[in-house]
Amino acid sequence: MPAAPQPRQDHRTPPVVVVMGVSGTGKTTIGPLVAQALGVVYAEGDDFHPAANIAKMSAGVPLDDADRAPWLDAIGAWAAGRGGQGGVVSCSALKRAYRDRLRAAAPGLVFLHLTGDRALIAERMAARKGHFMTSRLLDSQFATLEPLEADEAGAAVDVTPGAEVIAERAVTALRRL
Ligand SMILES: Nc1ncnc2c1ncn2[C@@H]1O[C@H](COP(=O)(O)OP(=O)(O)OP(=O)(O)O)[C@@H](O)[C@H]1O
Ligand SMILES: O=C(O)[C@H](O)[C@@H](O)[C@H](O)[C@H](O)CO
Repeated sequence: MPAAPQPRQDHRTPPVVVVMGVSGTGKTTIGPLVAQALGVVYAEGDDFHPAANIAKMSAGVPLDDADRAPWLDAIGAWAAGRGGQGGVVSCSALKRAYRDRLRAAAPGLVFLHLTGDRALIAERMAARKGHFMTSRLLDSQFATLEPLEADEAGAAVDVTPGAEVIAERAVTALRRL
């Protein structure tokens, strides 16, 4: 049986939250709402990518583990710096190994997995304007995705409803951790 997730050590301090999930699932939309509700700052995970990663994704080529390593380390460093103050950062964090890497940098991190049906997310991505990531990469995003395991502190919220409802459910779930 998998180990139970470690409870957050001190509920008097605000959490540091990684909003995870495949591209187009709503991390950039929901993350700031959750941060506002928790009274903490929000950081956009895409801003931590090296330029080469953005170029690769813009060309429709999926990132590999080596591409993601410096990006995860930059996000991990940001998260470590928020310890005690709290924060929310978006990061697809698709694989368990990526989340382990983030937790190694910032122990106590919690994850909010935004989950959704592939067809719904593809539709939203197709309607999104001016973003480097296209729905061409969605198959590889879903193929790479490893959902949260039982021993990982976090919660999953479905993204079918409107953003305000998702954020409210997310905050309720995070407060229970
Ligand atoms: N709950 C929602 N209802 C309707 N549309 C939504 C919802 N959440 C997000 N969207 C829309 O779906 C698109 C994708 O959302 P968003 O950019 O927040 O996803 P993301 O996970 O940050 O994507 P990426 O990882 O590619 O940056 C946007 O156009 C956004 O406005
Ligand atoms: O891990 C990855 O494949 C990528 O980093 C993407 O998920 C992007 O960061 C982002 O989600 C697109 O805007």
